[in-house]
Amino acid sequence: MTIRPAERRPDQIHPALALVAHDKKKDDLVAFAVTHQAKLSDFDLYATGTTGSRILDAVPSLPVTRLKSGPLGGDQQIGSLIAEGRIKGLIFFVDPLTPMPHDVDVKALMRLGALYDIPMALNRSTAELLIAHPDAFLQTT
Ligand SMILES: O=C(CO)COP(=O)(O)O
Repeated sequence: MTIRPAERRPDQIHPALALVAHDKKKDDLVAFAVTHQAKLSDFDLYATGTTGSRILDAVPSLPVTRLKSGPLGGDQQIGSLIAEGRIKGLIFFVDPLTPMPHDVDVKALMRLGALYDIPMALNRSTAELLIAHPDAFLQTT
């Protein structure tokens, strides 16, 4: 499958950022996206399926490419993009209180984020720190 970022102006470089939230954290991530929509619009955004739908419902103008839903392989797709060097940062609002059928995929995604040393925010307070310094996403190799 070819994954293309949402249509953007060809004369600009937009680093790619992945946005993911577990179900009980989706409201938080949508609120984050609404608050920071101006800064987020400078990125090519990739999201797992349901997270992407929720973000686009709230902010239709954001350049979000929706992948598969997390339990159906979306976390793995984002991990693959990280391994290819195409994703420069991950904002993943995890739910630490709910067992997940695809827990191994979640762990694999976090492992690749750590392995490739990309900025990785697993909760809102860290995401706020990262989005306050968007250049951080450009400094990774
Ligand atoms: O399950 C997820 C991440 O592990 C998120 O997937 P959805 O965005 O499709 O709900």
